[in-house]
Amino acid sequence: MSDFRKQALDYHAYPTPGKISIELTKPAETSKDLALAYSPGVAEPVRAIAENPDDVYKYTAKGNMVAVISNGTAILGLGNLGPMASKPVMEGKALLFKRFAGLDSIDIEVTHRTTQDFINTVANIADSFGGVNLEDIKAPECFEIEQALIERCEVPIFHDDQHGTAIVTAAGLLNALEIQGKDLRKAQIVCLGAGAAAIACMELLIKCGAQREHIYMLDSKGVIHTRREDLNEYKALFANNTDKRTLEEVITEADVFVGVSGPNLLSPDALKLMAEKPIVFACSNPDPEIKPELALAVRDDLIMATGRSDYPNQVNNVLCFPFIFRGALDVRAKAINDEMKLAAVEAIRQLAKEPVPESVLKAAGIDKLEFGVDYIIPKPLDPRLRTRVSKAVAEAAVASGAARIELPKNYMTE
Ligand SMILES: NC(=O)C1=CN([C@@H]2O[C@H](COP(=O)(O)OP(=O)(O)OC[C@H]3O[C@@H](n4cnc5c(N)ncnc54)[C@H](OP(=O)(O)O)[C@@H]3O)[C@@H](O)[C@H]2O)C=CC1
Ligand SMILES: CC(=O)C(=O)O
Ligand SMILES: [Mg+2]
Repeated sequence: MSDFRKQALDYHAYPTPGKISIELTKPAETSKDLALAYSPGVAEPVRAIAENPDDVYKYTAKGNMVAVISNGTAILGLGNLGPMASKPVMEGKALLFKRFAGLDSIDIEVTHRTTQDFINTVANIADSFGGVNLEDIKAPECFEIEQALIERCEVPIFHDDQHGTAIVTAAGLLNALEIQGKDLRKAQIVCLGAGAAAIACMELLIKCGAQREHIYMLDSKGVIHTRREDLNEYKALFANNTDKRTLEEVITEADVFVGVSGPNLLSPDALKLMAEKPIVFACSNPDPEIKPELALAVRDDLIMATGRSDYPNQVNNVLCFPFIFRGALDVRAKAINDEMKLAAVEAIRQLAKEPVPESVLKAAGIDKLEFGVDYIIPKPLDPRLRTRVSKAVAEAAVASGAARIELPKNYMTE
């Protein structure tokens, strides 16, 4: 067993199995405490909530609690390994919610027969939480599931692999293009992968200014083009009228490569074909579409990002989901709309241009970080993400009418 594998397994196993637990927020030491916490005292908030449903936010943990829900059909880039195998990732998301945004969360892994079964299960429990973070659910089912839940639920529903990834990708890419002296409206973009992350990333890039006809998308069968008859409705929106059929053909002279597919699918020879000053986001986890050392060995004019913590430029949805939920829950948003997503893009993007605090350098084990090829996007451990991104999201929720309450006084002042 490799040293790293053993470390990772031991981390998860000891001293207590798993990564999360539940702690009490009220004393439960005396008979008086128990009389308040449980019978008879608990009857009072029950009566209050029955009379005024909004009191659930006053008397229970709902307003600070997110459900992380998966069926394990697209666990990272490891594939469909089932609900139980997804549990470490879902506990990991709960860990990140707590560590970065102070949000409590619980993982729920759903075993189901049909897509409708999954939708019914989540819809029936969603109200217990301030919001629902859907995770690692494969395409195309993820699109139908998210849409149906948005329509049925009163709390924000957010498929992280779609929108969290798209927000961080857009923020990083806008900065990378700026550094390379390129314009998103003119950029030729290749997207390897045509699933949850890919479709959402490209749709959000289009909202930010990319041209749909400048995007070539590929799935496991090759380039998505208008003569294919096996396309679902989501892929069909990206079908190009082209004779190009291979990655090598579409990547020639491309400015941007976004990989949200699987490990080692971009060869150094294909990378050599890109235009000058290319940008490669190899975001598959845990193993990227191309390893940075291989990519940088063939292109010294490259901006390179991966989804991992152990290379520069981590383009990973961890930069978004804790903070977008923090902002949404703090104003009791009904949904997470485009205005809130675009506010998050801008807040993440701008933070990378500011001087980096000493504490962040120390946590990253780096002496210096400056906006440039090796620093296009903030580090996940940057505490300013919480204040900046959550605030931008909460303000956008209020301005766009998604919020149910006003911004709290002095909200997120640093
Ligand atoms: N860095 C980050 O923050 C994030 C990274 N990701 C990564 O993105 C990847 C996809 O995740 P997600 O979208 O949720 O999963 P999905 O299952 O929804 O999509 C996977 C896509 O990858 C395509 N694919 C698989 N093999 C190949 C291949 N050989 N060539 C081209 N395309 C291929 C599939 O093609 P087909 O449609 O033909 O089956 C499918 O379109 C994972 O590796 C995941 O780790 C995801 C979310 C966040
Ligand atoms: C980061 C993440 O959510 C994924 O790779 O699926
Ligand atoms: Mg995921």
